Amino acid sequence: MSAKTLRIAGVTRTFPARGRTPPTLALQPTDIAVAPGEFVAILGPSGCGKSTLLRIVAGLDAPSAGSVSLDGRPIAGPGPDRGMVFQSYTLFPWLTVERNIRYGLEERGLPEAEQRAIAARFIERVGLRGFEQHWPRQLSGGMQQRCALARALANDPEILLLDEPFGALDHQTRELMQELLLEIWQQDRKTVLFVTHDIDEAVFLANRVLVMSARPGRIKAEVPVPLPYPREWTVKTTPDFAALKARLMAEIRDEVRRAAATIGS
Ligand SMILES: Nc1ncnc2c1ncn2[C@@H]1O[C@H](COP(=O)(O)OP(=O)(O)OP(=O)(O)O)[C@@H](O)[C@H]1O
Repeated sequence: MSAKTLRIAGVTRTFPARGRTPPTLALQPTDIAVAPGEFVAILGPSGCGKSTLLRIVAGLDAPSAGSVSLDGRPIAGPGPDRGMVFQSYTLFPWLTVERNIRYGLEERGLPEAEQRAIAARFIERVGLRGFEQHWPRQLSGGMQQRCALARALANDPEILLLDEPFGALDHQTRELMQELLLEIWQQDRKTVLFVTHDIDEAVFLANRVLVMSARPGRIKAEVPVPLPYPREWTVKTTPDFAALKARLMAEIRDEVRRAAATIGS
């Protein structure tokens, strides 16, 4: 069997009771293996445990049971081998675009000239040339996420962990950002784990979509996306795209209803 980059084995997460709040079982035993260079999307209704799972892989949270390993090494905390982009804007407000992108490189003690060269390359790739010395507050939401993506990529991580990175953007900006990410992935073929609740986004980007059940989450279906790369936005108008979308909609409809019923009860 080929080497797997990421292995999630029997991972569960229960958040303990707090005061009058009972314990929350967020994740049922979950097994996922992601091969090097794969782009895997995790699709699920609100509250099903998608972010919890990604935070565990990022090392920002620990599983209640089970294990996660990257290239055979157990994950025990955050590390530069994982690049993360969140939905909320997480740039350091006291650093310029260029310094935000250099942040991880500086932490690792790279010579300044090398830091600058790497930052310049990623600024160019995400289309932020001319904004190097801007502060995050001077950027639109889309530009902030371009910068966050460049910051994650600049560290040359083994895997990119993306938690609804375009979820706060307007529809047009979101589509542009999907195309930018796809273009970068098609060139670099980095391993990606991408959390979303947007079916179009999952089908457009991923090799494989894992559908999660309503809370407590588990992987209820795995849908390969055999649309050839390089993909252009026009693929969204094809019958194959529509068929995959219909299949995923059928998978997720019941879960969204169940999630809504749980919240309402
Ligand atoms: N720190 C925490 N303490 C207690 N419960 C938590 C904590 N974090 C998450 N939960 C609960 O775990 C469940 C899963 O949450 P999670 O944020 O992983 O869902 P999600 O699928 O990412 O949702 P969304 O799509 O709305 O962001 C929810 O019921 C949530 O209330």
